[in-house]
Amino acid sequence: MLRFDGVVKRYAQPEGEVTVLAGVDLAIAPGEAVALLGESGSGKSTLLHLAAGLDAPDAGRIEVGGQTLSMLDERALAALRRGTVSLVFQQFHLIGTLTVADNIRFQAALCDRLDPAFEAELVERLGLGAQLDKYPHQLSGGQQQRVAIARALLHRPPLVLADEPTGNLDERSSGAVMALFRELVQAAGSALLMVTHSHGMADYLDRRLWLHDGRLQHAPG
Ligand SMILES: Nc1ncnc2c1ncn2[C@@H]1O[C@H](COP(=O)(O)OP(=O)(O)OP(=O)(O)O)[C@@H](O)[C@H]1O
Repeated sequence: MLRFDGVVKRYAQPEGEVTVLAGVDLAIAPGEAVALLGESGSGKSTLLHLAAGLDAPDAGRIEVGGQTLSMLDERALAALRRGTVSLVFQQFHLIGTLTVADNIRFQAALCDRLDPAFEAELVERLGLGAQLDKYPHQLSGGQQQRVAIARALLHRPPLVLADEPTGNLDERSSGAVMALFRELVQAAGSALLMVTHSHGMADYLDRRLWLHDGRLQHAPG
């Protein structure tokens, strides 16, 4: 579902060019859930942005759902971001002028994959039934996060990329949300690559990778 072959990414910094990814190889199978760990500044967000096609590598090849990203034009990349890849960030990026119900349906509507039965399941499992007519600013942070999760999964994207999705929640709620997130990603049939600083959060996933010195290693359990 996601493949990196020898991916290199460099950035210009005041002290000169910095190689953040120095030949990253990665393969995530359909439906597999993988944690991406690494110290602050090791390049985890950079890797996620490249996987989402939001930025391009300086060398190497990235394949998402069998498509090589460098071969896609802007239109094809936009279609990939609408229907194939879903992003869940620490900042929820909900749309303030839309109700919770419309926020949940937003991405599925864009790619014409509304699914009332799965929507009802997501709303129920995420405990959002009483919030549907409200607007994001009327919700708690945890509730907003659950809306973002429902929106990211309703269209059953083949690949979900998540950056510390429970980073804004306290430890007890983040464990509960993480367990639920993992189950719902599975219900959607999606593969998951999730950046986290926490080995506890990584425990919910199938395996873990460690980004260090620009390369990926299998992290110790
Ligand atoms: N657009 C950019 N221009 C220049 N340097 C950048 C840019 N984006 C990231 N970097 C640098 O690349 C390195 C990796 O950043 P990145 O955000 O990917 O790390 P991270 O592992 O996600 O960190 P954290 O865990 O703190 O979020 C850092 O040294 C950062 O300063």
